[in-house]
Amino acid sequence: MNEFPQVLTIAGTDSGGGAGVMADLKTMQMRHVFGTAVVVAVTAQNTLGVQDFMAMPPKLVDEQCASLATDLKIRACKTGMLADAEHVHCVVENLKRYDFGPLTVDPVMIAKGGAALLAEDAIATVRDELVPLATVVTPNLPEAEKLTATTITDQAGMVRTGHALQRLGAKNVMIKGGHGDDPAMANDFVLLADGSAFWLAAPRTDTVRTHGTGDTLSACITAELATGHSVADAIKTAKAYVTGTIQETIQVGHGHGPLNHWAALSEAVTVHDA
Ligand SMILES: Nc1ncnc2c1ncn2[C@@H]1O[C@H](COP(=O)(O)OP(=O)(O)OP(=O)(O)O)[C@@H](O)[C@H]1O
Ligand SMILES: Cc1ncc(CO)c(N)n1
Repeated sequence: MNEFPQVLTIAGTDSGGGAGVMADLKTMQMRHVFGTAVVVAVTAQNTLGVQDFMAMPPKLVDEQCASLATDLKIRACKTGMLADAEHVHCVVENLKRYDFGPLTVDPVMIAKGGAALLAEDAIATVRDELVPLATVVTPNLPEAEKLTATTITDQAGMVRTGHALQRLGAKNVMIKGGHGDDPAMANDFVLLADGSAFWLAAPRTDTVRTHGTGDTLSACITAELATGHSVADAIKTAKAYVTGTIQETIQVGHGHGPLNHWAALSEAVTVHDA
């Protein structure tokens, strides 16, 4: 019998199928792991934006985690949209209660259209309670700035902020450069637990179809960690995966369209020493 590693996303749903739990499960399926989900919030969302959302009662988050812990063997886990401080704290308690394997924290704050997916006063809870549990933390540029109360204006700033995130307790850090101002390349900075660091660069695709890129990246890291890859290799594969899904566009919806999860791993990613 084939035993596929079981992995978990603790996040919000996207009715439009492009981001959140839906992006995570599609990524996990493509990376040959068995995806499971603890739903923290339900969003009414499409490619045009987030129309509404509601967080689950924390008790139901507890119960979903207990359901998994009493039956499945979760080998790696990620967090995404966590809504507010009460839910961040609830998820942290569950992560301490159960062994769900290496944890990738995607500190989701704002959706592409500008909707807040995390209450402003919950950022401190993410920083103080969740980030210290992270095997890998994967902020985009604005999220990295908020977590460290810094401003990033260049690559040196990304490096400094990476170290600041490690000082907050994350073992490994990937700062995503999707929101950066390099028109030609999407540059991400990676700082590993042993202090070594590298850049991942891919040609920037000129497209509005980038809904769910961060979720997809962190879900792929989670899948790769569950199949026994090193953190560095998991991150490199995730960059190749997400780059492929951006490059080979598909047409869905009228706004910030979703990614193409059927795309091949991109061969256009380059690794540079930091
Ligand atoms: N237009 C693009 N072309 C190529 N790569 C991109 C592009 N936009 C983002 N990326 C890459 O996608 C990954 C996700 O980065 P990004 O900074 O967009 O995350 P995010 O803001 O968390 O995404 P989202 O909020 O949509 O989930 C990174 O590896 C980034 O370099
Ligand atoms: C539910 C959800 N999680 C994360 C994001 C960020 O991509 C989103 N737009 N929606």
